[in-house]
Amino acid sequence: MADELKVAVLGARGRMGTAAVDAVEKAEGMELVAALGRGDSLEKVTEAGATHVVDLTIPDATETNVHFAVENGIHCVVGTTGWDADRLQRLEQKLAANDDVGVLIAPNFALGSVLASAFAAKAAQYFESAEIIELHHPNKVDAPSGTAVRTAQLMAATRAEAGTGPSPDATEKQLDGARGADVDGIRVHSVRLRGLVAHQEVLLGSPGEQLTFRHDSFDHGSFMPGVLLGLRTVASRPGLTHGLDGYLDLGL
Ligand SMILES: NC(=O)C1=CN([C@@H]2O[C@H](COP(=O)(O)OP(=O)(O)OC[C@H]3O[C@@H](n4cnc5c(N)ncnc54)[C@H](O)[C@@H]3O)[C@@H](O)[C@H]2O)C=CC1
Ligand SMILES: O=C(O)C1=N[C@H](C(=O)O)C[C@H](O)C1
Repeated sequence: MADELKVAVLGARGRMGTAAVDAVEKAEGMELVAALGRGDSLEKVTEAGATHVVDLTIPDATETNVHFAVENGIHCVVGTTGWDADRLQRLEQKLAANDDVGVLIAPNFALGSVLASAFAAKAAQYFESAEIIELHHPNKVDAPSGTAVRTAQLMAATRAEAGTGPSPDATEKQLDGARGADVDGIRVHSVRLRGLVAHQEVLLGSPGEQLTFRHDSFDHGSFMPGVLLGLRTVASRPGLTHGLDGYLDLGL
């Protein structure tokens, strides 16, 4: 029988952390050895003998947490947002010096969201216009969502590769923010509304037609199969994997 994964959850008292603690405790082949909240020392992770960390904290804390785990030979599954290009580059350097460690940075753990983003990225090259609307609960601290940023980056890359031009837009006068944020040339609009959890629409338009990819997470349970898949896979994938699609065979 394979060794049990010894899992430490960081951000354990948050929305995602609470669900992750429950999921790990119920999962076969895993043992929850530490559950850290804000103010807890990272030493608790090593003292508990963790082999795996799940980071579900805040953008300001996640880089320190992940570097600590990598330096200590602990595999990481990261759902926290804020992993921009500079952070990813520093993490690659850290991993180069610890080359048996695996890290998964997953902007979204929900399978439907991963699929919707992959489909949207594939389709975006064929349409004149491409925009994203992401909709979340009002306690979310960052905007746009990490998922929207990643989706826009993937769409922009396929459009650039195919030679698709910029989305047409004749706007000359606007209130600040009226056209959303510009992520690699894709406009991203953020809605914060009580009652919502995590939702995204990718809108693709060409003369006479529109294609929409919409995904809805109605509760935090939607993210847990992806967290567990990440935990079960990450040790066999040394280095950095960006996006849960890296662990799936989407054939796109
Ligand atoms: N990848 C995915 O599928 C998902 C990612 N997220 C992301 O995960 C992160 C957490 O989201 P939520 O759980 O909704 O936030 P939350 O605010 O409910 O939870 C964050 C928790 O982290 C704690 N914390 C802050 N600094 C810490 C530190 N240094 N060590 C340990 N704990 C610390 C906070 O006290 C809080 O309890 C966000 O960046 C969010 O965007 C959220 C949902 C799904
Ligand atoms: O904060 C959230 O809730 C979510 N955060 C992630 C993001 O920013 O994309 C994933 C999901 O959208 C929920």
